[in-house]
Amino acid sequence: MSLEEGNTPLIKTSTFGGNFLAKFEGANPTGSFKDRGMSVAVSNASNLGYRAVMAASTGNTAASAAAYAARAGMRSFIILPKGKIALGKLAQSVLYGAEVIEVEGNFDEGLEAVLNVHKTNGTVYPLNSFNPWRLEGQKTLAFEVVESVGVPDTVVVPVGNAGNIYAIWKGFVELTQVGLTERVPRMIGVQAEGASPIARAVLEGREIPEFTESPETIASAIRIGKPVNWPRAMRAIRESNGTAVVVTDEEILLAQTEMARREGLGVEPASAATLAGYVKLLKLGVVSKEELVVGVFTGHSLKDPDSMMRAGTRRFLVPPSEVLKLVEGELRVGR
Ligand SMILES: Cc1ncc(COP(=O)(O)O)c(/C=C/C(=O)C(=O)O)c1O
Repeated sequence: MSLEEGNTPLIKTSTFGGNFLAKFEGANPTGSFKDRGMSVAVSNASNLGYRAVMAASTGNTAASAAAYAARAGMRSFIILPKGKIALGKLAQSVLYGAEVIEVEGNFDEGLEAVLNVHKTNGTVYPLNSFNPWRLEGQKTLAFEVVESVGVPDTVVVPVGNAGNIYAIWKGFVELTQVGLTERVPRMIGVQAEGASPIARAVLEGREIPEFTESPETIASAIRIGKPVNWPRAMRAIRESNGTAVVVTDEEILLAQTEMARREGLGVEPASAATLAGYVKLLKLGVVSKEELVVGVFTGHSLKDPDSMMRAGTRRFLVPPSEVLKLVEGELRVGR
């Protein structure tokens, strides 16, 4: 079950000071990296004869699950934390015809509900990223990066439920195992300050993260306090000699605007965390300007119109006859 996902652009940036390439996952069919894994997982569900799938989500998993379920002629049950989903992602789930179940609570509680249905009912195929087929699809990003530029020194990935950083690392490891490459890049995870159990554990040298009961961040996609894949993510970071970095909501929103206005790339807040993280890693000297760094930009800006409007810009309301005067006036004052 494919929508021609993957093969996303790897775009050179020139305004952030280093050798920084943007892997633009917003170019996937539903606008996020989730499509890579959904194609594989929904294909597997179909092969096994399932007629319905389900997923708890902060939005992008929902949109992608709904699309690939539709592609496969299956029903999809999406469990969302009520009122906490970016409009674009909710709208996609509605358009693709998912059965949208909003729960009073956060993503982590929604995921508990999915696990409960899976254990007791068994006829609805679970698509969250504890499902290994999701990660088998998501690892293909590593293959594409190597095809384009070889093995980078470092890969920066925003971390929520923590499947993606592990999947990408797995892809790089498998390339060494078959002898196509000689090494694996450092994996660096970025988390938002109010939802950073893994990053804090890595930075404080703890093996086990302390879960965040009430995660909070403007980057709603990574507003996750109990990452289901935390052991896998910690392993990927440890075994690649990587690390983690924590960024504030303010740094995320600034990065979102900077990426759009200086490079022309529109990414949603959780995705902009990658740039916020890279800038901070340069400042901290964890990453050098010389090394080749690939930033994974995980979701398109269209997913979250509210965050785009928050960026603000110069807006005018004039009669058509006044446009010339306005433009000439603006040209005189400069931007
Ligand atoms: C744009 C964006 N960037 C980064 C992440 C974090 O990836 P993981 O660390 O693999 O979870 C997500 C995750 C979203 C969901 O978990 C969901 O949609 O339910 C995302 O949508």
